[in-house]
Amino acid sequence: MADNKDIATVDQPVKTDTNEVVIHIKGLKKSFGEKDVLRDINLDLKRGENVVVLGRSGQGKSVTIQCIAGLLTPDDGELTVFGEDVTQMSEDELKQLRIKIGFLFQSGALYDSMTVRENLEFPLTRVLKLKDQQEIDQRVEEVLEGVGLADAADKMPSDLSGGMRKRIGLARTLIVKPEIMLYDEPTTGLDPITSREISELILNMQRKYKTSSIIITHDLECAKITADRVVVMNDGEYIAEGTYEELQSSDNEFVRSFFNEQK
Ligand SMILES: Nc1ncnc2c1ncn2[C@@H]1O[C@H](COP(=O)(O)OP(=O)(O)OP(=O)(O)O)[C@@H](O)[C@H]1O
Repeated sequence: MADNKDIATVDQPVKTDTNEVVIHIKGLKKSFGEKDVLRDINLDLKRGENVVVLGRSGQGKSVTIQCIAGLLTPDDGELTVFGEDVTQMSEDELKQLRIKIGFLFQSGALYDSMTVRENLEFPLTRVLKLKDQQEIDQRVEEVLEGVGLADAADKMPSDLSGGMRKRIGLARTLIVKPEIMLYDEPTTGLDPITSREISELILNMQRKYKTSSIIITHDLECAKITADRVVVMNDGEYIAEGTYEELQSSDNEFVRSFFNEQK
């Protein structure tokens, strides 16, 4: 494929000698009407860690990350990001927080009428309010190199394959250097080879930018590649946690069947 030749090989892991918790969730609950979507979510995300959340459709995985970003308000429970209670933040405080949190949603759309460079400059000038063109150019170049698309700056999104657009979407999120990344099904809709490329890129970006990430996915290969730790969500709770290999051979039949079923 034309767009995979520049993918960097996986770097050596970043040594994080801190156990700093960047996201703390305890007893989180969220209902919509009669429907208890989050019943009791507990999770501590450490700095530099990739946690993958696996679960079937409609389990509340997206609702969890929307709560983290303050886009939804939980009904009960503790939720702190960088030690600050998200549920008590004003709109201004949430805005500041969201600068430190990058999202890659399933649809991660680019602006079709802008070149790749303009798409990448947008968060720098609009969100970070950068004015120094040299710094802007440097950041654009660096992030494009990071996602293996150094030659794509002057292309239009319509000239790119689905996998390339996904990578530019990721570049646009990473260009503001978020400390936390929230990925909502980053490989959905991509073919297996492109999915693998994106998963490897997520891992590389974690190592390069030292971000802490929550990655929601149905894609077991994505989980295997990116996860330091996996949690399995069912019926509004995280029912198991461990490394990919630990969960694959879990004593809990449901957890094991989850892995086996989706092979
Ligand atoms: N704003 C909302 N208002 C009402 N119901 C909602 C809202 N957001 C989510 N839900 C409901 O909460 C449930 C969980 O949704 P969520 O999108 O978190 O699932 P998910 O685990 O991410 O699944 P999928 O993999 O299909 O995206 C669904 O039944 C959904 O309809």
